[in-house]
Amino acid sequence: MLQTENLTVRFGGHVAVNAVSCAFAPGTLTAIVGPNGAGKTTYFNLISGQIPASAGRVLLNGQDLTPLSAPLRTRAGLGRAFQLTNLFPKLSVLENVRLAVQAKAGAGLDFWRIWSDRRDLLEKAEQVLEAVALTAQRDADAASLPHGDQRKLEVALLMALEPSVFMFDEPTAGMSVDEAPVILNLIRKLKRDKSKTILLVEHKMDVVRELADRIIVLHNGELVADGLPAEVIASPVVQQAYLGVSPKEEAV
Ligand SMILES: Nc1ncnc2c1ncn2[C@@H]1O[C@H](COP(=O)(O)OP(=O)(O)OP(=O)(O)O)[C@@H](O)[C@H]1O
Repeated sequence: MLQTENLTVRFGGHVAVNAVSCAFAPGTLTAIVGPNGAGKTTYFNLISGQIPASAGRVLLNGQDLTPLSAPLRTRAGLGRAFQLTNLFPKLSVLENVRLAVQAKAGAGLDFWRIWSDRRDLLEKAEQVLEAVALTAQRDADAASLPHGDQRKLEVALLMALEPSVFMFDEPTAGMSVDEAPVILNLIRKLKRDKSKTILLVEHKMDVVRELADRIIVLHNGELVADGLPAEVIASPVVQQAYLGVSPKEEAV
């Protein structure tokens, strides 16, 4: 169980996330929605440790992660897909995944020595590549991939780390209509694993409606709605004030 308790951050006089208390159970996918500037990404940054909280706590299975750095939170089981910042651009697609698999296996980053006698790690890396449909690109440099494939690789790195919590911030942003389904299928597959907790920041309401078990709405840094997707989406207040669409548009 992932929990935030009164999680708050202030930037100067601006409270970007304001006393957000919420619990996320394994086996559930929670979509976090709200208008631009509502605090969704900042909430993610506070959970994953990219920025320190001004107040409040982040707990994972009862362990207080608040004092921990982002890498230590990753080690504790919080996995976040970063928009391309985790890739090694000059290494091949396979090598990128190999390093993540190796890090997870506790084999460190001693690339050549460990790898040569760990067939199991190579097989794991190949499985992950297959899952994200990047097997054909395995020998290409990460930097040479089209944007959509780089985003898939980013998800592959996250999968290789086998976190208990998966955090996706607009995972299909910038992807073509052909590419987005691969990522959405992966998230669907992750959902079937009832031990995983999934958080998804997503603007596309069709994606949210299909994938989410629950929706929370942030507005001006505050948690203003929390419930089943049908309830939250149907709420006229949320539609008009927080999602910026009229009920009529949304019904199409
Ligand atoms: N490092 C920072 N310093 C100052 N203000 C910040 C910082 N990070 C975020 N903010 C402010 O906090 C508020 C919330 O931003 P955030 O990016 O979390 O919103 P969001 O809901 O993710 O928006 P979007 O949907 O546009 O990505 C915004 O007003 C933003 O300008």
